[in-house]
Formats: sequence, C-alpha cells, structure tokens
Amino acid sequence: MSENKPYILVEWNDTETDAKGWLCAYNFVNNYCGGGTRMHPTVTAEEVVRLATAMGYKYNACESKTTGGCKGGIAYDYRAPDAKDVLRRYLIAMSPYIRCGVSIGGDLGVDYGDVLDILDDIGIGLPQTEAMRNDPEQQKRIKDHDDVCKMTYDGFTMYDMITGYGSAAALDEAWKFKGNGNGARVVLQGFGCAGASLAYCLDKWGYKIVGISDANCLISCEEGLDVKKLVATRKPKGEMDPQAFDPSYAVRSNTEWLDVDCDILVPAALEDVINAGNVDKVKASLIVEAANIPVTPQADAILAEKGVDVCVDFITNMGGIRIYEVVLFGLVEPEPNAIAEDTMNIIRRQTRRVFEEAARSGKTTRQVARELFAPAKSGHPDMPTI
Ligand SMILES: NC(=O)c1ccc[n+]([C@@H]2O[C@H](COP(=O)([O-])OP(=O)(O)OC[C@H]3O[C@@H](n4cnc5c(N)ncnc54)[C@H](O)[C@@H]3O)[C@@H](O)[C@H]2O)c1
Repeated sequence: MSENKPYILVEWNDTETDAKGWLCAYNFVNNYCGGGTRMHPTVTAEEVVRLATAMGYKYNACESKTTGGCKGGIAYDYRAPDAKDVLRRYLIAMSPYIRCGVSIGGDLGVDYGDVLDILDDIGIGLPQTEAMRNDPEQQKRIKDHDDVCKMTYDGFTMYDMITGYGSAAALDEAWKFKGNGNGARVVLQGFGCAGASLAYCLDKWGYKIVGISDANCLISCEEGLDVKKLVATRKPKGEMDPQAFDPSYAVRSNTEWLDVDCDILVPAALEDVINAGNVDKVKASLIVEAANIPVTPQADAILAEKGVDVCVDFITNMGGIRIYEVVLFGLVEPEPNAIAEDTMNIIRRQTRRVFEEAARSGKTTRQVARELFAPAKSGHPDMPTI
C-alpha cells in the first residue's frame, strides 16, 4: 500500500437525492480506525482519500498505539433542509464498515452529535470493535470521554475548544521558533468548531485577528476584530452574526480572504483553498493548517520556494483525537485543565521537532513531518468486501 493507496474506499449513491458519498479507511491499527465525516457540495472521492491518509498520519503523530486513519465524505450542501436525512441514509449504507471498527464522527458540515444520534437510532451506538465492546474498563473510559467533551474550558465545550486551542499552540510554537515576537496579525478562513476557539485563544494570547471569513462573507479591520463579541454571537454551523459587526469593519466576499495583509494565515474551513491559482497572493510568512488539506501539492511547492513555512494539518489539528486517546487509555485525568495542557504540550512538542529538523536538514516542514510520522500500513481481517 503506497501513501496514496488506502486499504479500502467505498462509494455510495443516495436513492432520494443526487448526493454521493465515500468512506475511506487508510489503515487499521488493532482492527480500528477513526476520522470525521464531512458534508459539502465539493467533496470528491480523491479528497476523502487524502483526508483519510492525513488521519493515518495524525494518529501516528499523536502517538496513538490503537487507531488507524479513515474519513467519510458526502457531496451535498450541509445547509440543505434534508441534510440530516442524507447523512442518515449514508450512515445506514456504511453501517457494515462502521460495525467492524471504522469509527466515523463529525467534521465540516456534520455535527458529531447528529452522527451519534443516528448511530444510536440504527442500533450501532458508538463505533467500536468487538474487543472494545467487551472490555468494561474501556466502556467506562468511553463514558469519561463523552463526559469530558461536554465539560467547559474558557466558555467552550471541550469538544469545541480542543482543536482550536491545539492549533493555536502549534501557531504560537512555530511563530516563536521563527524568532518572532508578540502581536502578529492573523487572518482566518472559517469560524466553526475549529476556527472560533482558535481565534479566541489567539486573541487571549495577544495576537491580532485582522480578518475572518465564513460561508457568507469576509470581515477585516487593521486595528483587530472584536473576537470575544464575534464568538459570543456566532450562529450554528459557524456563521458570524452581521449584527455583531462594528461599522469600522470592511465586509466583502469571502473569496477575498487572501487580500487582507497579515503575518500568519490560518485556513480553518475547506480543502485546497491555497492553490496554484491564488498562492501568489500569500504575503504571510507562516501558514497554519487548522483545516485538513487546505494547501494543494502545487501550491506547497511554490510556498517552499517563497520561504513560507507551514504548520502541517495532521500535527496542528490533532487535538480532537488526542483527547480521545488519552482518556480511553487512562493517560491523563479526564478533567479539562489536564486534557488541555496535555494536548497543547504534545502539539507544541511535535511542531518544534518538525521545525527544528526542517531547519537542520533544509527540507520543508511537510517533508519532515511526513517522514517522521508515516503510519504503519495494516488492514482488517473481517472487513466486508465489495
Ligand atoms: N472540528 C474539529 O474538531 C476538527 C478537527 C480536526 C480538523 N478539523 C478541520 O477543520 C476544518 C473545519 O472544520 P470544523 O469542524 O470547524 O467545521 P464547521 O462546520 O464547524 O465550520 C466550518 C466553517 O467554515 C466556514 N466556511 C464554509 N465555507 C466557507 C467558505 N467558502 N469560505 C470561508 N469559510 C467557509 C463555515 O461558515 C464555518 O465557519 C475542516 O477541514 C476539518 O476537517 C476540524
């Protein structure tokens, strides 16, 4: 199995709408793999494979001994009134794989709670292997994980804070490693689960958030946006409330997000948003991939030539899986402060390791990260075949 050849890729066509979907398991560890399910009109099979691959690397970078990488994807508008029905039919179609240990949760456009509700309803419950189901200690820790995800930290549920704060830790570590000081200007694409808590944390640490885009618009302000207010007033699905915009904000099309001057760019929404067609607009010296696969390979090569550093997705946004790992295996007390500290520490440690090795070897941070965290390639003996 080469990096681009996953263990399994399954395609689904909805019977009621024109939605299509895919489930990709890149690799298994102990017959188990994990990843989210995304819903967006632009999702493709190729994208789902790339995302599943990134999950395999991500579990390895978070020092997991228990989980391989997978991803689900549905090409459909997550804002459509029947989006949840489409998700339900997709999960029913994929249920033989989910029952075997392909553990899919939420991702862009899909709430984890909706996935769990549907899986409960169709009699699967939390996706897990037979061995996990039969282990009472594991069952207790699964409950600990559910409980801790609902606890709060800085006003966010742990589930909503962990990816954003982890990504903020990667950004801060890389920015300081590059010899920079406080007060850097940051532009973010995306203000959902990952983006909102990331913006809040960076604002708290003294970074100046000068631009944010969501599915509807881009807002910017050289003096810095009022992040606390934007977070407090945000709507479901990560949409900012225009009523909370100060008259001093410039409001434009979200396609103009690369036009805002900044030191650090944070894609925290969609894939391939920095690509050969727009990479020449990047003026920042650091890109922090809070989103999965936001930079295309072509753009990556150009960024390397321009000397722009990248905090790689599978390290930067590993918070959500690290929390699962440490609680399920009893490595950290299931308590918000301990979990937040552990997650930010490991992300800082892996980020520093990659930046130090890149500086030493002259390779890009992505090359180094891929070399350091290539996962073991293994399959599943009982997987249904197609
Ligand atoms: N949520 C997590 O815990 C988590 C963990 C790891 C990685 N990620 C990655 O982070 C990214 C975002 O996930 P999320 O969970 O925050 O999703 P989400 O659905 O909560 O939020 C998505 C955000 O993107 C915005 N958006 C949609 N289309 C846009 C456009 N064209 N321009 C600008 N913004 C747009 C939405 O308005 C929303 O603010 C994805 O790549 C996901 O894979 C998320």
